[in-house]
Amino acid sequence: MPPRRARPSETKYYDPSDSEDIPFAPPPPPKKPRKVNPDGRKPGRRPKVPYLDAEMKVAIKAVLKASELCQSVFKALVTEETLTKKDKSPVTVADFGAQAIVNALLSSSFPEDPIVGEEDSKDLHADHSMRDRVLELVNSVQESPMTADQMTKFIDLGNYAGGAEGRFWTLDPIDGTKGFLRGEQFAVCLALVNNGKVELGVIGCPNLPVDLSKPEGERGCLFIATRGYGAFTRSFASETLTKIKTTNVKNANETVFCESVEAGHTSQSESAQIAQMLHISGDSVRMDSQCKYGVVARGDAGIYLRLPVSDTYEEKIWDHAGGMLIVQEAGGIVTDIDGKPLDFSVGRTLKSNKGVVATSKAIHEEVLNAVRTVLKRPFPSESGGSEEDEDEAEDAEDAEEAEESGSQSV
Ligand SMILES: Nc1ncnc2c1ncn2[C@@H]1O[C@H](COP(=O)(O)O)[C@@H](OP(=O)(O)O)[C@H]1O
Ligand SMILES: [Mg+2]
Repeated sequence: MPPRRARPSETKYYDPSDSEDIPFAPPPPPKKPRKVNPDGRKPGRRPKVPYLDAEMKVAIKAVLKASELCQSVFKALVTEETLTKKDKSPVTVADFGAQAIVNALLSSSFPEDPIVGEEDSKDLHADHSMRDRVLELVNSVQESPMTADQMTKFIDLGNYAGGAEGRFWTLDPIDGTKGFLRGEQFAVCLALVNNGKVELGVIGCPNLPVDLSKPEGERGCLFIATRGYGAFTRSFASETLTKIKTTNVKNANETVFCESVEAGHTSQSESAQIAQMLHISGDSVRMDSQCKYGVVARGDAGIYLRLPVSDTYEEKIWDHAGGMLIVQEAGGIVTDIDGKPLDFSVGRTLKSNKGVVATSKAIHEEVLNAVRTVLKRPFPSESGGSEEDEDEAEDAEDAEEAEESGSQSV
């Protein structure tokens, strides 16, 4: 039946002064006009258009090509014999080859950009047979072959000193050389730094399972992040990007921590004490290379600790730039063991920092306090400094923006 229409005598005409029974809602105050930029975004926000899109595409191509080269070196050159003799030549060949490939691609697309790379060609000038092996390999994956002279010049483009001004790339052609030789984890790591801030990070992990709970399943993962736009992963085989997030646990003992396989790169005895203090019962996940940042970013582990074993060692920027950004953009926090942000503006090393504490957001303070206690580092009130400096606040804002922004296609 259709609803009964009110007869004219039943219709109420509202006069606010004549009855208290009739609910009266004052009209809402006029809305303040929202400040927006001409393209609709809030002031200070980055445009929701692909940011550093061209750079990202070239970085992905370079990392995939270099990864391919490393995998073919492994298949051809890493044998029982090289392993028992502790012969490092396969990693040397792959290191130089991967740096030549990546630098050649970067310099053809962004000829103005300097590069901070791990390798230089000095050793190749002294060993021509090694140089020729590297050249053969490089040309097997290059579209247009290069000469030995061109190849050494490409390798040496990586000699830039870094610093606070302008933009530059930083490259670790094989991070986790020891893992590479063992047939375990290693990574090709590339990042773009602008005015001391990491803006883009791409890490290729050829041996990392796409799903860590299926170690025998598909391997080969890329991790990709641009500052302010979130972190993504994809497999080597597929171009589909998946947004990644760090774990959302509230307490450190609900997650696992990862660290280097090499006791010479991190203090494993102190990390065990920290784990005990945090009531983390499981064993640590030991893994070589920046793959550790990747597993924290996608929530497989909640914590990555790198605890100094020497007073004089300075961490290298190429060992952390991409990984740090990927974890931050996935919602995590990355500091050194004193809670300071990693400073990429001071040259080829992180000389203003000591160690690394990378975790999901909610547990960072808890983990950092345990690190400070075990390593006997000063707490902020003792040192007089504030943990949250301007940079950290800015990074947090960028991560928030990433949260709001949607997915990005490559
Ligand atoms: N004493 C030390 N403390 C910390 N890191 C060190 C170190 N000596 C070497 N490294 C770095 O540790 C990196 C490997 O990291 P991880 O142990 O996490 O796999 C090495 O990168 P390469 O393998 O590219 O040389 C190297 O730069
Ligand atoms: Mg390295």
